[in-house]
Amino acid sequence: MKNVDDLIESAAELAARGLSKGEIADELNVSRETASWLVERSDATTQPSDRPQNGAASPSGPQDIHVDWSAIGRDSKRMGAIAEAMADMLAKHGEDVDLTIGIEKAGGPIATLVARELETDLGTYTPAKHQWEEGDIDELGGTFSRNFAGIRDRECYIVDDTITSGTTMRETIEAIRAEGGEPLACVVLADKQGVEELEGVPVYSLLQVISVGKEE
Ligand SMILES: O=P(O)(O)OC[C@H]1O[C@H](OP(=O)(O)OP(=O)(O)O)[C@H](O)[C@@H]1O
Repeated sequence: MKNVDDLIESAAELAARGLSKGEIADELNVSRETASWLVERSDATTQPSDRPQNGAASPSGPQDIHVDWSAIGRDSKRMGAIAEAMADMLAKHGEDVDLTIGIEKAGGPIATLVARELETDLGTYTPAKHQWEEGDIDELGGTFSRNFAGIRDRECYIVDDTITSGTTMRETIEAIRAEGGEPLACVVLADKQGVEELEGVPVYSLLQVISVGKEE
C-alpha cells in the first residue's frame, strides 16, 4: 500500500463488503476519523480529477498516518530483529520483570518474540473493540487469554504494533491494573501520538511520528 489513493480504494472495497467504519479503521490501521474520511472520499471521487493528484491527503482530510509494517510482519527473521530492538528498549528501562503482555491481534506475535528475548512469561490481552457487535462495545470488556500466562498481581511490560489514539493502550493498562498487575513500560513499533507516557506508564517506540505541518 503506497499512498492515499490505495487507502481510498481499500476503504471502498471494505465498505462494499459491508464492514463498518470501525472495522475499516481496524483493517487499515488508521483512526476511525480517517476511515470515515476515506469512505466519504471514495464516494465523492467518481470523477478521477477529484482525486488528490500526488498521493497526499487533501488539506480538508484528517491528519493521520497509515503505518504499513507488513515488510516486517511477513518475515519471521525481520520480526525477530525488530523484537530484539524492542526488547532492548525495555531492558534499558532497567526493571526486572517476568511478564510481557501482547495486545491482540498484531501485538501478539511481536510480544511472543519480545518475551523470548527478555525470557519472561507471555500473556495476551484482547481489547474490547474485538469483542463487539456494532452497538454493544460499551457493554463488553476486553479479556486476557487463559491459554497464556495470567497477571497474578505481577509487574509487566506491554507490547503492541502501533499507538494511534492511545485508546487501546490505555484500556490495556487499566485492565492489567484491574487484575492486580502493574505495567512498568509499554513498547510499540510506531507511536503516532508521540507520547512519553500513558496513564503514568512510560511509552517506548522504535518510530515516533511527529507532525510538523501547519495547524489548520
Ligand atoms: O491507539 P488506538 O487508536 O487504540 O489504535 C491502536 C490499536 O489499533 C490497532 O489494532 P487493530 O485492531 O487495528 O488491529 P490488530 O487487531 O490487527 O492489532 C493496533 O494494533 C493497536 O492495537
